[in-house]
Amino acid sequence: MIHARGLTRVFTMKKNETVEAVRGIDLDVAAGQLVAFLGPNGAGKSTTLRMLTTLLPPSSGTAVVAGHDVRRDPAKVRGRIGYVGQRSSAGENFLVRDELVTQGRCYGLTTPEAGRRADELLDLLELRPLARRKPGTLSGGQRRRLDIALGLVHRPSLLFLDEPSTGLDPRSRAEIWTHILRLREAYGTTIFLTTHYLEEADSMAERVVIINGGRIIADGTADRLKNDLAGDHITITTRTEQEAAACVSLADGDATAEATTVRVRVANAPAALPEYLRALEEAGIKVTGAETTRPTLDDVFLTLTGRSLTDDDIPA
Ligand SMILES: Nc1ncnc2c1ncn2[C@@H]1O[C@H](COP(=O)(O)OP(=O)(O)OP(=O)(O)O)[C@@H](O)[C@H]1O
Repeated sequence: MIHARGLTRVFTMKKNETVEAVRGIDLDVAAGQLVAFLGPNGAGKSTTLRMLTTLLPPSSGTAVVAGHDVRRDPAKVRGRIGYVGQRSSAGENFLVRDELVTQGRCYGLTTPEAGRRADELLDLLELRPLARRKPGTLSGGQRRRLDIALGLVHRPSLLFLDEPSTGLDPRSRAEIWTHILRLREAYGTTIFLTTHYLEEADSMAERVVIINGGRIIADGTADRLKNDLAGDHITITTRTEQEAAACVSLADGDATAEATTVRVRVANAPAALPEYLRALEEAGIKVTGAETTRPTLDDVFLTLTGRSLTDDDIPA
């Protein structure tokens, strides 16, 4: 569905200063996949999305999206994809249903066809009770559902969503995810979305692609990335810093101590903990606390870049 090779975008600013926003991305997304595209602010997510959706020409590289080349056949690409940007695309003058009908007419549907499609989408996105409201009167989550409906009018096989859940309250975020998952299940729609919410990407997406500084630095299932790149951790607390230092030397794995807290990276923490505790007891070390933790996607990012993805502010 998406085949990008060496996709690059350089912005030239005043005084010939350049910003290399995207630096040679290779990406293949198969039909039906749900991919979360993660990265800190300024990593190049939106620029990549804008190139893949033909809104921005690449400086170099190629991308075939939904069967067509983004440079040679942008109109054909646009006809087969849906794009829901960060800003709402709904106007303020029409009622919700009329917005959908108008969008359908823009895609060449007849008025009765556009009406039928609007009704299908009102049901799919559970917007039926809001059909006669103006978009400006909708809540954030309702409006986001309308945006998704607008992006689906022409039955795209591939849907791009830029930060679909950002700025919504937890309940509306969960609702948006329900709709995204339903869409995929019911129609096999390929979904490529950007998000700042690591837990959402972790639990919902079958594949996570992490971009940093314009380059893809990790790509795989959340579980595989966490196992391969971050690993489980055992955290031990001791009474003294000397004992913590001794814990580090007895650890079978990468270990660090901060004051009286010791963190050890292991492949399988629940299996490794009893043996480690036995070794500490034999060495006469009194352990005052012990726990195991599974890694998060943020741990993956930390391992890869030395910084936390959550250091960045989430845009409201
Ligand atoms: N039109 C532009 N002109 C100049 N620089 C730009 C332009 N658009 C983006 N950039 C720069 O390119 C880099 C990548 O920006 P991009 O918007 O793709 O990042 P992002 O990962 O989507 O960030 P965010 O999460 O904050 O939306 C940033 O350094 C940004 O300042």
